[in-house]
Amino acid sequence: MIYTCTLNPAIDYHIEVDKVNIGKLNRTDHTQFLIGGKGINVSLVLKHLGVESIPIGFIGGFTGDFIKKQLREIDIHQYRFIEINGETRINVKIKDHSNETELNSLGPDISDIEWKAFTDIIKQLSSNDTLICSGSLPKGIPNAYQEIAGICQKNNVSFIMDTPGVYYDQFLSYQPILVKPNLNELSTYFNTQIKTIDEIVHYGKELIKKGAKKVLISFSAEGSLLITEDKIYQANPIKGISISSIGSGDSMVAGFIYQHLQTINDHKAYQYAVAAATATAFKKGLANQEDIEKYLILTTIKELNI
Ligand SMILES: Nc1ncnc2c1ncn2[C@@H]1O[C@H](COP(=O)(O)OP(=O)(O)O)[C@@H](O)[C@H]1O
Ligand SMILES: O=P(O)(O)OC[C@H]1O[C@](O)(COP(=O)(O)O)[C@@H](O)[C@@H]1O
Repeated sequence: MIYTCTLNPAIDYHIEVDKVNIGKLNRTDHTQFLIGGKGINVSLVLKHLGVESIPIGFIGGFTGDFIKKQLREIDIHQYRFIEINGETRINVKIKDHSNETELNSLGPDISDIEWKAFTDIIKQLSSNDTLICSGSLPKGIPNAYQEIAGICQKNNVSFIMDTPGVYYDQFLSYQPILVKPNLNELSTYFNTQIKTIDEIVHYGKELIKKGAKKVLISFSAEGSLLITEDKIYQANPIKGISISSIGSGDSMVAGFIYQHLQTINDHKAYQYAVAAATATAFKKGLANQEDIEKYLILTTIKELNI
């Protein structure tokens, strides 16, 4: 079974406005509440692809109730969230004519008892399971990813990490099967401004040396690279008009794992990942199978010899 772990889920409050006037009254054109948090988005895209997964993590308050209700409405009933005292956060996503601005909240405080209840779920996973851990950590559990990675390694659970760069040292040595940084996350981790393809390859290989089995590095409209222990692949960036890139990275992870579990083929999995990411960027909401198949035809992958 695939488990998606979102320790810090969110409701994304999307606001569309022609132009944001900072320090002034702004009236919004379009608003929408969408459930989010990176692992939950992965589960949603997998669901669109007909694959069941179990979302796990922490949930609380009226915001948490909204997330559970929405999941049930799209026929995801198997979630196993630990109910917390605090409230699941609301993140604000503002799109105006030229920018996408994100305000992501810190999230609630997790108590020791709540954390223990969560790790009991992780301890039940076995070598037949795959765990996808995504996103930031809420307060109170600063070393959560280290503990999760340790349990996974001990129990032979394959795990994937898509987290902010500040957490990488917690899990790399436990050998995640895939790490998915965007350029910012990679730059944060190595504390340097990474720009060129040569630099991206260099630092991607460093993550492999530190323990990651594969590294999928995305750089928005400019594309992405997949680095494995012996190969480097680059996808052509697909040109188009981005409607909302929120969730593109999560769709990339979902697309990759969807295809990789079926074919165990890096090239095919990467191609599917790019098509899924593109499909999400070019529409409102998350990619569905039809969109992905459309962009799959346009996605070409080449091998680099650097
Ligand atoms: N404006 C865009 N145009 C085309 N593709 C995009 C655009 N934004 C995102 N994508 C696709 O989504 C992938 C992930 O986007 P990115 O913003 O790098 O990830 P994250 O959401 O993790 O920050 C990119 O590599 C690309 O394939
Ligand atoms: O946990 P973080 O790092 O604050 O990120 C949470 C945000 O990431 C998202 O999952 C979107 O992620 P991506 O755009 O990277 O795919 C939003 O739904 C959510 O608000």
